[in-house]
Amino acid sequence: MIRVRDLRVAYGDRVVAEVPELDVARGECVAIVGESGSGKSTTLLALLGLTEGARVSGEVSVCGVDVMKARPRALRAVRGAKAALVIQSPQAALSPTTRLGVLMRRALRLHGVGGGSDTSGKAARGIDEVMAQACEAVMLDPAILRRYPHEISGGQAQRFAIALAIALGAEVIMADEPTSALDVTVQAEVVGVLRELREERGLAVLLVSHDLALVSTIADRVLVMKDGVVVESGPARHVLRDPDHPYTRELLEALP
Ligand SMILES: Nc1ncnc2c1ncn2[C@@H]1O[C@H](COP(=O)(O)OP(=O)(O)OP(=O)(O)O)[C@@H](O)[C@H]1O
Repeated sequence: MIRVRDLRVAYGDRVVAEVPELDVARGECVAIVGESGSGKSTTLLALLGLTEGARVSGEVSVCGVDVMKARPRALRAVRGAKAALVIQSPQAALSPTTRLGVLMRRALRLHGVGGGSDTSGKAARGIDEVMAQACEAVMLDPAILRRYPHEISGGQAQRFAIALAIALGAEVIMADEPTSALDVTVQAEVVGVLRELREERGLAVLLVSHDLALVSTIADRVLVMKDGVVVESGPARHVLRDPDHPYTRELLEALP
């Protein structure tokens, strides 16, 4: 689902992320960890061709699309539907005066899901069904679709963002610190949802986090970044229990 080789992102003369190899298969979760400024978010954005003003080189393929060479239309399909970016506080990106259901319906129509731009009763019922199923997939009561963004909690907003991705038929979820703004029990809910989606629906998950405790509960493989460079990578069991690199040991020792 994701294949990266020799990715290099530079702003001006400064190389801020270098990733020699990164693969995420269907149903797999790979985490990129490291302290603030280590290049995690930049790597994620480069995978979607969203690093404006940067010099980017290397090979990046997401859902079969060559991100470095793709035409704008193919790139939009990847960003809008095939690969969903889940960010720390999605509420801020939602229009405050639009109910969640209206917002989701618009997104589905735009992408031609469940009847596309067809506004007949049959198509509307098709969309309703897709929306309800997407909510249920992330353990949200579909009644939430009648609410406004300020009427839901941070954990619900995060799950709504994931539901939107599911409804659009996402194959890949890229999550950038998806639980940092949430308290511990709500964090567990969101991680539970991500875990289930990859196990039950075969979604590929690329998770960016500085929270190693959280990463240990979901990731199959881990990449550790420091100052823009991958210092260690491998199976989560190995990297998080018996790391080779002193920096990874430092990160683990900093855990409460
Ligand atoms: N648009 C930009 N222009 C110039 N430098 C940038 C830009 N975006 C990011 N950087 C620099 O790239 C480096 C890596 O940033 P990045 O956001 O990828 O780190 P991160 O590991 O995700 O950190 P955080 O957890 O704080 O988000 C930082 O030094 C940052 O200042």
